[in-house]
Amino acid sequence: MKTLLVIEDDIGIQKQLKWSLPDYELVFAQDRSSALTQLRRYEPEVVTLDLGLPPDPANATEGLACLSEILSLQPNCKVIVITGSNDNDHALKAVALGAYDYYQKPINIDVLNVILTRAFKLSQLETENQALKAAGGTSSDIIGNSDAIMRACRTVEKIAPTEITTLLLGESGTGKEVFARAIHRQSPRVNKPFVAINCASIPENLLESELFGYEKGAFTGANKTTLGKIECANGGTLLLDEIGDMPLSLQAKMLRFLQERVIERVGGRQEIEVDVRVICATHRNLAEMVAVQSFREDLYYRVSEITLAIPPLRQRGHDIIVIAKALLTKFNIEFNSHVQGFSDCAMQAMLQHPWPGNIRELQNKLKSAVILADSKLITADDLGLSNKEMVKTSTLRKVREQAETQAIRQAYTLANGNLSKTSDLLGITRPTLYALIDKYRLHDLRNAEAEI
Ligand SMILES: Nc1ncnc2c1ncn2[C@@H]1O[C@H](COP(=O)(O)OP(=O)(O)OP(=O)(O)O)[C@@H](O)[C@H]1O
Repeated sequence: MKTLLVIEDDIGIQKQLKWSLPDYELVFAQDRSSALTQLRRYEPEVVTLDLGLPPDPANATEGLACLSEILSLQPNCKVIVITGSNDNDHALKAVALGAYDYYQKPINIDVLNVILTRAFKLSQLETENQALKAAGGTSSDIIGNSDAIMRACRTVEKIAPTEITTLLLGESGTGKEVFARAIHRQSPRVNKPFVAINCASIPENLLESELFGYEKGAFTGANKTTLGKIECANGGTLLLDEIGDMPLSLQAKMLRFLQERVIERVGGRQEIEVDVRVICATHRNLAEMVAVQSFREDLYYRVSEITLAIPPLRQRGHDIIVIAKALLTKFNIEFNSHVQGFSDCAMQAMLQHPWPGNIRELQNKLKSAVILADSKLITADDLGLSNKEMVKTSTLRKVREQAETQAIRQAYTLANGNLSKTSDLLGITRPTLYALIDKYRLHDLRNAEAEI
């Protein structure tokens, strides 16, 4: 349900609005300071503001000051000012200051409803437009406009023109390859090849020849000289995906290539110069691997000249919805379906789900939902995110744990990763929130805050 902030000191009008606008979640404020508190707390897209606020309700000064502060805190907020019956001057002044629209008392609910619907619609369009622009600002494949993803995109813009070896860290399915391609696309090497190799998916004995190539006769079956991925990427960019899975035996050869930019094919004696920009990616903790000597320290420092952490989907707030909508459009075209959107429950379920498989998991769930959906809107059931099944088989303790975990994650998302706001939203103190985070092992929430 959409939140509407009503700034109004007349309790009678507050009540009237409460009963006559059942489609919105109404939150109230009666003066400038409580209005700003509510604004920070709920971040409403639309606000109605009575210009005659205390301490000077007969005058519009306080209301206009409140309007300016709202817009400086939340410039995209749609503020509908409400004035006395003949107060055109102040209404126009408010619009000049940035109010979205004005409305003169007495209140006619039908008219107000039309204004509100248009304001929410415009706000939604602006948000979607912003998301598209954000995606287009770097690479059309990186969808999302959360702070975390915008920071990562800015880093991509800075490192793309350089030759620095970048290490992309992130859980499986977070988009490491998408980011690697974005770096390549924004680099001077854009018109040369982008070659990716997944070190985890190729058997150890084949990985060397896949990477470095081989000479004819190097081993049984080597009927002709074959270029490896490194040579194929000459002039362009090579992504070494899952570098943490590269066998120790190959790491020394890789280090030499990275330091000297020369390779020798398997079975060859000739040194071949290559001009390749290298990007590495892994979901593993390479520093820990170095500590237990399963990854060479010198190679670690070589590949991590700069490190870019791609946040997991659960830490990307409303990006979940933005990405889901973009994927829905894509799958509608692919499967010639006409699903229009998501039910409220489906949106809640998506915001609450921890997405261990990240965007790949979201893609899979959406693909089957688009195929399975019986109605115009995708439901939580279509996404396989309904918890009915769990309730049937769970103990009460488990259900409570599940509900508390979901509520914490949801509030955390709504609070954009701010733990103070999260505890406010949940109506608990910050120490209680910390205790629950520890109890349910939601450590990513605390780690994320530490990074902010
Ligand atoms: N921001 C994004 N918006 C939309 N789709 C995305 C985004 N990031 C990634 N994807 C899609 O999610 C899927 C997984 O992305 P990708 O393969 O880059 O992840 P990864 O981190 O490299 O995963 P793995 O470690 O398992 O190889 C891909 O299909 C990709 O197109």
